[in-house]
Amino acid sequence: MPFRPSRTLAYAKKTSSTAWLGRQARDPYIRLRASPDASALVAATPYRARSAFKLLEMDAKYKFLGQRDVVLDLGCAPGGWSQVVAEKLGWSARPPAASSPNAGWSEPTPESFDPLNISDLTSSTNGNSSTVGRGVVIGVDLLRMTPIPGVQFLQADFLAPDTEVLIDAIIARTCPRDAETKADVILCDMASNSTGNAFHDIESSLSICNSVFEFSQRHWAQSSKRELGGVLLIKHFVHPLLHIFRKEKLEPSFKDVRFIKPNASRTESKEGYFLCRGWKG
Ligand SMILES: C[S@@+](CC[C@H](N)C(=O)[O-])C[C@H]1O[C@@H](n2cnc3c(N)ncnc32)[C@H](O)[C@@H]1O
Repeated sequence: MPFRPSRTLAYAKKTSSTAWLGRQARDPYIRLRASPDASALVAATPYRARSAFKLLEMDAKYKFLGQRDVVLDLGCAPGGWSQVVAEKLGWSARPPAASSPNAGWSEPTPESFDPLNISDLTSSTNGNSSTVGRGVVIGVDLLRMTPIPGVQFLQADFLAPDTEVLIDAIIARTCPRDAETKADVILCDMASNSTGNAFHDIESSLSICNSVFEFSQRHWAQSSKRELGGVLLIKHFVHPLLHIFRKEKLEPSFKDVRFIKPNASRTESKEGYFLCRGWKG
């Protein structure tokens, strides 16, 4: 006998999708991407994810991406943040507007991309030499990501023990010649799928934050004093346990730690970001 949802289930599904549609319709960032009245650049060359607007907003205020050469983007797929950072490093990381002379640009397919083929970094610009930037983004995600010029992508579980070795190897081989073989900025927008169980989601956020912090500690442990200091931007779910993490781990290790809730982040979402600047060790 075919499955028929109960009335209650059908009603719940209908109301939740109606709520989702309503939220999408009200979302100014979704509207911006879809609107024909939006600025020509944004409308014609959209970022891959609305989260790009969160990073743009945070960097516009705190300017932590400028003058950096090596940026690690943890949980990078589908690539909105990586596009933003690659552009800051001088790469053309979004397809050009339809009216531009480079409109033939097409995003390379994941199938044509070997994540550890370091020399592929510039070939993913489709031969357009004007797009070559000055630094490099290393993106890591469990999911595949369509290549972005200037972004070296590693498909891996960040929490797996071998991943750190792979990240270090990629940084060592792709770093600009005069840069230290360390990331200047570590970004983490990683989040596991929400289970709907608040306790489990908080535990998972705390575990990601701890892993990323410990990775940063090891990564910067041997690093010589850098003028600008290491920067760590880390997403988390707002909860007293994460506040303790800030007090006990982040604040003793960085000169400046602040909480940011970007306007581009939905108010009903529990997410927030810790921006940590000036790694003290
Ligand atoms: C909110 S999305 C990131 C969006 C991204 N910043 C952008 O602008 O496109 C979170 C990502 O974290 C990734 N993720 C979650 N756990 C991970 C893990 N253990 N290792 C690597 N990536 C992970 C997910 O696959 C997902 O793509």
